[in-house]
Amino acid sequence: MRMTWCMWRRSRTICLSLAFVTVSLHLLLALVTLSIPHLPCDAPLPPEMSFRVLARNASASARDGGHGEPPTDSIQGDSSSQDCRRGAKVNVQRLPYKRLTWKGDKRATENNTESNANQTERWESDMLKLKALFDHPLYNTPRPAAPEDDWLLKVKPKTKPSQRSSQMWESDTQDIYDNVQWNSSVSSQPPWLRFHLGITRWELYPHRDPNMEPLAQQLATHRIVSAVQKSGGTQLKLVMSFPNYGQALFKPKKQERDEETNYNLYYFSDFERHNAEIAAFHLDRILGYRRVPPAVGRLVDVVKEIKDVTTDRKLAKTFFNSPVGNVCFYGQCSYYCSTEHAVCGTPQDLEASLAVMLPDLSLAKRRSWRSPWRRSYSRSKLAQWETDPNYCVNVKKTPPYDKGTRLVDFIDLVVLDFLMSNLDRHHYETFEKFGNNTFLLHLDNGRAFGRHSKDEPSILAPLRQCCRIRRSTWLRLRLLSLPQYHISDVMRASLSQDPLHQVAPLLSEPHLAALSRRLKTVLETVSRCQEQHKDDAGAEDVIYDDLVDVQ
Ligand SMILES: Nc1ncnc2c1ncn2[C@@H]1O[C@H](COP(=O)(O)OP(=O)(O)OP(=O)(O)O)[C@@H](O)[C@H]1O
Ligand SMILES: [Mn+2]
Repeated sequence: MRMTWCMWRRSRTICLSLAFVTVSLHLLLALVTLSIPHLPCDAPLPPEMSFRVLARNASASARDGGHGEPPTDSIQGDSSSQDCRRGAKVNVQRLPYKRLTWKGDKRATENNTESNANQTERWESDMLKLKALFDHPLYNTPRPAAPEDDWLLKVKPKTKPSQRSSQMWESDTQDIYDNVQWNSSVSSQPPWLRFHLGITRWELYPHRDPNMEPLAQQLATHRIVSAVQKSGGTQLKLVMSFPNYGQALFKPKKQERDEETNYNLYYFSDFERHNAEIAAFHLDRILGYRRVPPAVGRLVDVVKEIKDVTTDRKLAKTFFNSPVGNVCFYGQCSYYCSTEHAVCGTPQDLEASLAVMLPDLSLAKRRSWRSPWRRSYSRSKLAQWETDPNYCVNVKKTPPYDKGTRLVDFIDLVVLDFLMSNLDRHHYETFEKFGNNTFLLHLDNGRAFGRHSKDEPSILAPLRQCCRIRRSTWLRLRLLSLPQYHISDVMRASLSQDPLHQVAPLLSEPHLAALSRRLKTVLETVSRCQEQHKDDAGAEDVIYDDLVDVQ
């Protein structure tokens, strides 16, 4: 009896121990399983860096508004860690955005109040610089009133009531669009129409255009009544429509602000960036060109403002919910339109750029020109301009570069591209109506601002090889290199006016710093050209004097 009792006690102890071991093993297994999804991405990064990436994303706006000193370190992880970060984006993006405060937050601690005060001071100083820049005579050179032929579009004279009925059309979707009553009086016209009617032979919009603010405001806030894919091009983009018949070209966020383009990618495999489209508009205006269609940032609701309103069945089919519950879509296009490259909201909010659409091609045809300095789109071949230092001699003799301002117009575009490191300028467009004597449209800047730690000297090849630049451009570049108009500061100020700045500064500090470094390179290139041509007949050719025309 005693023996049975002993055996029973011993086997109970064994059973209990076994049960304990089993439970422990299960717990251990559960812990390991839970942590597995984070391991592959975090592992290649040193612990300090992975934390920094997350911390930066989580508090990009809280950091210091992007207005402190440029960080001394820059993230240049290897390609595998970059790819991982891209994969981890969904998790990172789920972290709530913090509102950016310029003017001191009541809830802030004393330290924060002090840094907010510094930020406010910095912001005010930057804004004053921007104002001083735009007040400068170089931005206010008087132009003679444009003759009728220099306007892209004309308002038709009023039709007689008897003719009117046959010219009117009724929309079957009248309920989502406004009932419009436009006439030749400017006050009756919506901002997008005023923008179209303001395009001339020389620029897309005038300096100090009173229409800019209402136009930006509408792009950023107007109800989106339709969203369809824009055909053509290589990457996903949508055309959005507003109730007043205005339209905008939408490009979604695909990359974090401080993420650098993978160094092993060819430029033609790079993503487009929404913030690059916005920053290009600001930079182009700061350079005094006004050749980029106005673009603003907007937080778009992927469900309410795209999925629910689209009539594009192909697009509608590509929506799905990601494993963490974000709404994603990928559309149909020749590259990057697959589940692996989907764009996702957090859970529905998606950052995007909205650029005002140019007049429809049926109203204003455009001509596309192949860039003489187009890159070879092959991984092994070089283009002729890359090996022939005298390449420009022939270009200068070839129409349309042999006459008028086409060559210096092209150099203007090259300067913009070098400053923002855009390698993707294979073509440019002009309005057909104006023939060869017109400005170049600076469209499609989505691949700019991909790298801040490296400059791309090849973009500047046309300036180096042709040694020619407009005087007005050169003078404005010199102005922007002075501390009182410093290019990085005026860009920071200009970009702070965009609605998305509330989410996070549109260009990170290293990108802003790169602008002033690159500007120095442009000015040095011009000086070297002047030095090279000092003794020959082409000395005065380096600076093309466009200012004599307007005096
Ligand atoms: N604001 C605009 N209004 C009207 N059309 C535009 C506007 N911006 C760009 N486009 C047109 O849309 C076409 C495609 O745009 P974009 O070049 O940005 O796309 P993409 O996918 O980057 O093309 P690619 O891959 O060839 O560089 C351009 O060729 C241009 O003619
Ligand atoms: Mn492009």
